[in-house]
Amino acid sequence: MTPLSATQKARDICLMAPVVPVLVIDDVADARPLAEALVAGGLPALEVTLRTEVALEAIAEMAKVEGGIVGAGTLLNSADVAAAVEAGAQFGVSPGATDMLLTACEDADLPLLPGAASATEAMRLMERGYTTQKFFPAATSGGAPALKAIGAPLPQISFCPTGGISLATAPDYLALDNTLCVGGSWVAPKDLVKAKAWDQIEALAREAAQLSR
Ligand SMILES: O=C(O)C(=O)C[C@H](O)[C@H](O)COP(=O)(O)O
Repeated sequence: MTPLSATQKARDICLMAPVVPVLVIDDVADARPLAEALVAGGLPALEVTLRTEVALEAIAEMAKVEGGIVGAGTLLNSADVAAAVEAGAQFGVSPGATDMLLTACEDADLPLLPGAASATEAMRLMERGYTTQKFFPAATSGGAPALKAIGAPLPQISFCPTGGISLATAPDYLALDNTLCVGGSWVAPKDLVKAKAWDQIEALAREAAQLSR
């Protein structure tokens, strides 16, 4: 897959809803009902971070949920990419970007939303054809004002800011011309997942899905 078509697909995924839930799954039994709640609430694009032992199994379970599209987050190297594809991930997300990771995703036909936190990082990705990027870590990199400032000289790049974003701060990002959607874990808080409070999670998803952009 060329960087151009990968970035186009990443853009389409980002435009599905204003928020991409960032999920850390500890118990694979939670994967399917959690995905069902988020999709029912109006958030179809889901990112499962490869940070727990059951993450790959969780991706495989979530991929069965109708109406959802499941991606793998925290992709760091080619082994992660191979495992994510094998599990059924339909897109990838990474905190930053290396040439090795980009090549691995291109070779595996996995659309990637690569991370950038500065103008130089964003420009390097753009040089290679990636004009849809994750701005990470968003809040500590200057938040919405920083992303707005990056957008002034680089309007060709669109972002999914992620990291430290909440329901309260999401609108600041979503109001920017260069923001397609935001990523965040707040729609699936650990305590609600642990309590299997799927209705409450669906309600959080619905609230997030109604954010305007
Ligand atoms: O592991 C990755 O690849 C990530 O994408 C990290 C996430 O961006 C943050 O975990 C977002 O979490 P919050 O800041 O709680 O919304």
